[in-house]
Amino acid sequence: MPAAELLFDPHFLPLPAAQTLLAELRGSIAWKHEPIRLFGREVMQPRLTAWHGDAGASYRYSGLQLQPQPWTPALLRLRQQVEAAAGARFNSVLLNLYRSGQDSMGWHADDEPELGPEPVIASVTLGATRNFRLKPRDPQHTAHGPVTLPLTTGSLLLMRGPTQRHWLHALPKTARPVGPRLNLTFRLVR
Ligand SMILES: O=C(O)CCC(=O)C(=O)O
Ligand SMILES: [Fe+2]
Repeated sequence: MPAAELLFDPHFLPLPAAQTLLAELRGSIAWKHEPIRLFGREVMQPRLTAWHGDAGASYRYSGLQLQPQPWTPALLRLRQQVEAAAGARFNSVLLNLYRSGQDSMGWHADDEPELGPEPVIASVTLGATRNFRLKPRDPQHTAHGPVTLPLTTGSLLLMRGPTQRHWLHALPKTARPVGPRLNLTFRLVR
């Protein structure tokens, strides 16, 4: 993948730890079902979300101004492990809960100005395996994509360097019967 920097550790968390953390976060996080503005219309996001982080790490996302909830002990513990693996600091985390194969995320880049020019995004997956897709932004480079990366439970995906500038990513729906999947993306908001 030209102009991308991706690192993938399928065994970042041992399976029992991933299972325990999934159950704990599903039950303890105050999940929200939020609208987004799409082409001037309000539509509900096809997933549940939560945003946790340092006070002051507020963030605009898909037309929403998100104020972070405080860190929970489980999220702080995970942040510490992710920071050690990534060799980077994070002050916030966006949580997405895909309840079934009908929940999804459309094509986008994590390129909000408050993330800076070359953000490090650390993505932890818990639960069902879903296909993460990446494609070049430049239509002239479509031969390089889309690339499909099945994100398995306990895995850690790092996106860094020029990735967000040159690539879009998405999590499409699937007709396969799949259980819930929880994804956490750790970010540094400036
Ligand atoms: O669920 C995923 O793997 C992707 C999440 C994502 O792209 C985001 O939160 O910006
Ligand atoms: Fe993203």
